[in-house]
Amino acid sequence: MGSYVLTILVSTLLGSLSYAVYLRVFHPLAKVPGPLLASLTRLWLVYQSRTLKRHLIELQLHRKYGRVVRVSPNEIIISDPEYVKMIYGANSPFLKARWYETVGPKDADTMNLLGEWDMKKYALQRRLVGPIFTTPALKTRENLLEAPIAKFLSKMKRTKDEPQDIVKWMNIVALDLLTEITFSESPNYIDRATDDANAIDVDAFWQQIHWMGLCPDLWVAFVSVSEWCQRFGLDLFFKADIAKLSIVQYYIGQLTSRASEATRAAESATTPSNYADLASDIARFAAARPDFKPQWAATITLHIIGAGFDTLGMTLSAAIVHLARTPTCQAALHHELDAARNTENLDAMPKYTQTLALPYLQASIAETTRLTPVIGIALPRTVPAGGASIDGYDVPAGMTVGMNPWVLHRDKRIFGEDADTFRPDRYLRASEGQRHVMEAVSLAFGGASRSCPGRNLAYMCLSKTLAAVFLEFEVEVLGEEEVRRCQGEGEGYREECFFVVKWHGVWVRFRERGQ
Ligand code: HEM
Repeated sequence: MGSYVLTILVSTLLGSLSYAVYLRVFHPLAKVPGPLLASLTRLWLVYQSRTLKRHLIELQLHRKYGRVVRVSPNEIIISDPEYVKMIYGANSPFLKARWYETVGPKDADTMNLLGEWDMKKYALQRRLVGPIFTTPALKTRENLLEAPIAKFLSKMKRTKDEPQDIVKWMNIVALDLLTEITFSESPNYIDRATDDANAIDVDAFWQQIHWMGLCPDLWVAFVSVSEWCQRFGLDLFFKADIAKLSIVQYYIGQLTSRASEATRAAESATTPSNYADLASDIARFAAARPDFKPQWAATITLHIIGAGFDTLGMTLSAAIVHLARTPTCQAALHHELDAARNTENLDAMPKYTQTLALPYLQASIAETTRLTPVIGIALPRTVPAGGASIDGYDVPAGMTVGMNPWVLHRDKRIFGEDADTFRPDRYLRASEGQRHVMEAVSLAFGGASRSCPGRNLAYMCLSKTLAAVFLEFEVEVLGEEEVRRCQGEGEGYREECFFVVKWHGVWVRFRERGQ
């Protein structure tokens, strides 16, 4: 018995040692530099992800090991901007890696743009939803964004210089903006000064899947076991579910009631209500195209909030905080807004077209998404058949490669020595050629092959809200001491990355400006 156990132990040890030697010496990525443990086990990357600091860790890894770093036995991250086009460019054969299985579609009839692998189906779905999200189409619904913005401004005026948790507020504003433009109404988060825990729930979702996506087989097993247990009423495992967000339930309620209203109207041959919002635009497009499956219309409506709310909330917060922390930048923006207002080129409630003619505002938005992009991990893609040559390494098909927006956007060769500083001027002073290079390496809204379909909508919300806020207010970011007083027992400032990068504990004061 004893020698039997010993044989197993020795064989296991020898097997593991041989595998380690293979990974370190003979594996196709063996020559790529990186931490020793990372080359031996994927658990190293899982552990780094669990620290919620991957955006900073990947920056440090590139500084230490160079342009290509092995972060897992079969995965490398790359910082050389030269490879952006190859990996993320339009029609790139580098498809999304298995990480996205955690948000992947369940069957052929679903729409899930973030996790779709079938590129034929994906291309069709993008073609179908494209016209809904063009700037001209969105401008026809722009008026719906104005009530929430006005409500937020008057709320801040009424609360007079009181400290405000900016991330909490911008999540609230994002929820109301996106929901109003979608359904012409919303649960009215701004008036109620609460987001009904939607931010906590969406964070729980990302916190679970951002590291589980690194172990897709474990994820598949986890989902099967938890679903099996639930069949017997056993809720043994916490499984974050974006469908449980109260705002998602609200969307489902709205879609259901519109569908029943349409059915009732058809049955009684009466005219249904004439909605004029994104949900009605989507329904109209779906009805006009036989290849637009009815369930896809519901899903793309849900994508607006599922993919849009915390990304928009975080970007709004970051823009306000960067501008407020850099007095010269806030002053330059105030100057631009006042000049436009004084020459009657800007309404008190700014029109999107007017904001597009404000170069400093637009540069501030671009600079925010450069310096603090919402995605903090290297966006993982699979090397296609035939492999790839990357920085002198032959990377075989099936390996995972990725580039981190936080790394690319701080490349000093492209953005200059002050790449770590918020300076919107860099866009205004750059030559056309330099601007083109800066834009070409931006992954702020994803790469060209899988770019964000909500970008125009996000830009409209960002431009109108920021112009309106800075027209009315001077914003001050509170120091640590005061934040501690506001938060009581709260944890203070935190920046966490779980796929998306989130801030907590940032407080500001909105002081009304005297014109
Ligand atoms: C400031 C706000 C936003 C930012 C910064 C942002 C950023 C991004 C980024 C970086 C990606 C690529 C993710 C990846 O490759 O894994 C993405 C994808 C996506 N975004 Fe946005 N987004 C924003 C708002 C929105 C809105 C309002 C919508 C609503 C339509 C939306 C819908 C999507 C969808 C469906 C995808 C998946 C696309 C694909 O994989 O092909 N986003 N977004």
